[in-house]
Amino acid sequence: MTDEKSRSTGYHMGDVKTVISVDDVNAQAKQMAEPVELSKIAGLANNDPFVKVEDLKAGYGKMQILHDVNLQVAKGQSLCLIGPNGAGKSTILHSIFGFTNIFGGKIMIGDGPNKKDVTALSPNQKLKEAGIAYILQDKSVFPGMTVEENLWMGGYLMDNQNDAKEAAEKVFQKYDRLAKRRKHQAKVLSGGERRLLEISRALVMNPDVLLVDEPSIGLEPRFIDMVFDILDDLQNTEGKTIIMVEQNAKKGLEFADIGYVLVSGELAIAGKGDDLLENPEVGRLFLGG
Ligand SMILES: Nc1ncnc2c1ncn2[C@@H]1O[C@H](COP(=O)(O)OP(=O)(O)OP(=O)(O)O)[C@@H](O)[C@H]1O
Repeated sequence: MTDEKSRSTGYHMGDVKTVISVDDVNAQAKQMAEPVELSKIAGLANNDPFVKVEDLKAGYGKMQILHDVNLQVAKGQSLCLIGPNGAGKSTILHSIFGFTNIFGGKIMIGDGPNKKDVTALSPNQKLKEAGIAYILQDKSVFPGMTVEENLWMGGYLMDNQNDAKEAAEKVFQKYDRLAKRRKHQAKVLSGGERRLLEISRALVMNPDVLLVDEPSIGLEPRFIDMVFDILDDLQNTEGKTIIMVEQNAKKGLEFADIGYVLVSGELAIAGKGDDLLENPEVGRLFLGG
């Protein structure tokens, strides 16, 4: 068996690592391909896509990673992308935010018939004009700056920096835990507090859509639940729409209304998060069981 073929998918449930090969996952998940429109996912309360990605072809430089990706999520819903390492999950978030080269397809955002085509907007425009925020994987805080200064950075696109400070105060009012540490340098925060700061910084611009890349990565188990509780509150109390990539597939699918499985840059399976958790093939391939 070659090194490539013997690579595990990296998916885990607790401490149980899968030992299934990437090739096996790719071949089997592709056979399970299903339609991915929201209206075809039974049991969702809202079928009007607020974020709609149509036939997206995108990549880095000249290299195409995503092949005709379609995904949809309604306002106030959450969507979790799972799939093997290198499948292109983060590349979907990068593309929605404007970090990739788009070779074809469209990214639309908005309610009902008022959807706008935001495909060509820059990341700054995505944040300022389209209300989309990207929460980076681990280690994106500025360690030598205080918590407060980090939060103000979240409003760097605002025309008036006093507005950024005012918006940061609102975020402090929501997260007392962060407010208590506002004068501390970010480098002294715990892992969980740092993740809270990363999420909070994205909230300063009051976005409608949160793109969340690996919220549990690098966190001790006791902080993982805290971070998912924060995201749950943002979705269910504040109506944020969440599109997430999560390596811990079980946690991600338990959290999300909708789950998508991405394989080799193509969407292979879509369904309610709960249904994917119950799906024996998804369980075997991605949940270690
Ligand atoms: N900035 C970049 N420039 C060039 N290639 C990239 C870049 N980022 C990712 N890639 C490549 O794109 C492919 C998909 O990567 P991506 O990070 O989207 O996968 P993923 O499904 O999120 O994987 P993982 O679970 O390992 O994070 C990989 O082959 C990766 O090497």
